[in-house]
Amino acid sequence: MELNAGFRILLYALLVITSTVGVAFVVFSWLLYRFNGKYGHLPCPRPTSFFFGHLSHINAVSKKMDMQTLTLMHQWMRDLGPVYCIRFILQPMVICSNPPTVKKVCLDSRHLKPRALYDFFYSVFGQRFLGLGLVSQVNHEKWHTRRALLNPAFNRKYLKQMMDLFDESATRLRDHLIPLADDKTLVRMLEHFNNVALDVIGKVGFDMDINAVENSDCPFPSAVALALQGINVAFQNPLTLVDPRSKARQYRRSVRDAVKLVRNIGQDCIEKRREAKKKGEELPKDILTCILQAEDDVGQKIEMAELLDEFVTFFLAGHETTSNLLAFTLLEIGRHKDVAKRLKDEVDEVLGSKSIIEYSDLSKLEYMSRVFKETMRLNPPVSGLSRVLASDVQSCGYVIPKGTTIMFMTYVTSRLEEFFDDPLLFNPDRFIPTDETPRHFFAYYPFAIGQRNCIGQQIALIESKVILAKLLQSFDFRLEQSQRHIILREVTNKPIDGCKNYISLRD
Ligand code: HEM
Repeated sequence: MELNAGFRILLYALLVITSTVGVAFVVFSWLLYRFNGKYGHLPCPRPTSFFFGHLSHINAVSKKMDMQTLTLMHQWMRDLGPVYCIRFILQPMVICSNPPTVKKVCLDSRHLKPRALYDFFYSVFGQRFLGLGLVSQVNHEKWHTRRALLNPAFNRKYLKQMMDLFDESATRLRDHLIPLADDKTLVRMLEHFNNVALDVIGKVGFDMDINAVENSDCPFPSAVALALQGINVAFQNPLTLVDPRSKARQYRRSVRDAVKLVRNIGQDCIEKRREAKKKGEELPKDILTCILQAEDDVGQKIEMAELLDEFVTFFLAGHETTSNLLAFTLLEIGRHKDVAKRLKDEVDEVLGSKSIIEYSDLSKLEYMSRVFKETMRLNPPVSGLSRVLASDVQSCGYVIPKGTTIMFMTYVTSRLEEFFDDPLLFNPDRFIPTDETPRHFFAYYPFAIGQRNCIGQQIALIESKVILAKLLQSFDFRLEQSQRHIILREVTNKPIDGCKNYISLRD
């Protein structure tokens, strides 16, 4: 009798589980059917997993270093054409490489940044991080008001007055590298570029002497590095957010502490400056002073929490992107001896042995400008842009439905023959200006496009020129043989292996 009762319970349990799974399967299949009805007209790459869509394939590929996600996107584009759709479980994403569509969508402020993606930056492991700073604010009106207030601090004319600060940081890096310039010591240049970029943002933005170049282990640079790593980890493996194991909990705590430290240092800096301003003291010429001045001009105070969001945003958006650009450039110079020679000749001609680089020197480094452009064409520090469509959009004969997340990838379009002759060839001279509108208009956008373009691009370009010119005045670089030319895709794109070089002093 008892056996029968137990057997019956087991049978019921089995029945409940089977029917739950069955119902879930039917619901999922129905949702997938609706999904296919909405997106079935768009080309879609194979293979897909019934449940995960393209997610499992992308994950598998991203683990293989010789076939990364970016390469896969490029290959799909070649196989399927300029518009195709991929699926993450039931979340569609349309990838588009059609310049008129890039123009139509990115210049229309109704199409917003996707909230789900930028929530990753709002906080990390529960600790407010970039918050509602310029990068992660998706509300257009709020973003627009803030951007208008911050724009003057990033314009070329204002930055021009800070040339000595850019030059000082570059000089410190050069001096720091001199003892390593024995042609034998292996130097991971990406680390040094990360440090100098942090110093530049600290100084130009907030009159802070971080001095990461000489002291990268001190609390602030270490905390920024850990916080960034935390975002990468959360982004690439969202399960870390809920992993109950003690090691994972400990890691999350250490990232939260790092973020708190960065924000506390920011708060201290901002409070001191507000106090100094109140007392009528002379203020340093930096971005923070310009922001506080703009607050007065428009009669609108930014809350401390939001000012801190901008503080963190500038450090995060501004330092890795620029250091990756410098590292990729050094990698390309190492692979192309003719480019290295022309660059050095230009630096010698424009600067000679001049010890301080002036603003007026920068526009004369024309070939260097083209080298940076070409480097970002093949190795963009940020792979692309995404928007959620506020209305149906026509592209290449397809209707992309309202509500779809669409992604435009400068990495992919910059490698297409339609826009660049012999696209895989590193040829800075393709950017020599001509009277004609370039074919690559709206196909090449390393600093984004439209209103939400990069506010810091002038800083990045001034900084990169000053640093590279200063280093080429003093050093020869030789790439270490095992250094691979592979892009590591994290929140930003960086050269894998850290751009390993041997350095020697120039004759
Ligand atoms: C080579 C260096 C850089 C590259 C390639 C780059 C690229 C980009 C790109 C592609 C975006 C759009 C991101 C998106 O759609 O979410 C962006 C936005 C932004 N960047 Fe940069 N960036 C660089 C340097 C900098 C620097 C030095 C700063 C600041 C100090 C900075 C601050 C920002 C900010 C605040 C935004 C958000 C702008 C807005 O939405 O109003 N970036 N950048």
